[in-house]
Amino acid sequence: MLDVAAFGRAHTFNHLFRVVSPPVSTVQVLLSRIDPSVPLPAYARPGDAGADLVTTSDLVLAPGERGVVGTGVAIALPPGYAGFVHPRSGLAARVGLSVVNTPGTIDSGYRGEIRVCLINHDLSEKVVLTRGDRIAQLVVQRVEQAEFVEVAELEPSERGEGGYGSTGGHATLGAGAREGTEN
Ligand SMILES: O=c1ccn([C@H]2C[C@H](O)[C@@H](COP(=O)(O)OP(=O)(O)OP(=O)(O)O)O2)c(=O)[nH]1
Repeated sequence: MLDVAAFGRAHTFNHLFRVVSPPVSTVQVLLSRIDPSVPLPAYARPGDAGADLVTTSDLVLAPGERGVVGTGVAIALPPGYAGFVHPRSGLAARVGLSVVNTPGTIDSGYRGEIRVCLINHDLSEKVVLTRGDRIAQLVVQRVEQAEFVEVAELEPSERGEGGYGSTGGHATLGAGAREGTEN
């Protein structure tokens, strides 16, 4: 028998889903394979924000060690876009692999090979990387260049100058952070 209430809920959900979901937008990014045998950066699942990048070299990172690897691809992002090289969460959680400068910034004018500065954050185990391993992900985003306009005073805001844990939420946030010294 038809569960009218459930049908209604599902229908409403589907209807809302269709109505509120904006169309998926894509941007064409020209790409050149520096290493012809690497796969194109690819999104593992529909809706993923990051396209996976592979390493073109084998690398063993001792605990705490970092190393730069090539990805075999160069891109030409349109003006107004940038690429951001992020770590992969699974590798971060399982073996401590991350990107030193996360996220690495790929400027729209950059035409060189995308390279990734990896780091092994694990305290005791090495990380073994093999050519072709998916080691990071590239997120392409629109960005603005700011026009910096100097003023004598900034308009007030609710946050004001409160930062660095000013909203609390953890016992240690009451203590002051270490700060650099001015000469
Ligand atoms: O993870 C990264 C980060 C950067 N780059 C490339 C693309 C980027 O456009 C260029 C410069 O990066 P960034 O501006 O972060 O480095 P910088 O040390 O400030 O160098 P530069 O003086 O060349 O701007 O290096 C990568 O291949 N991978």
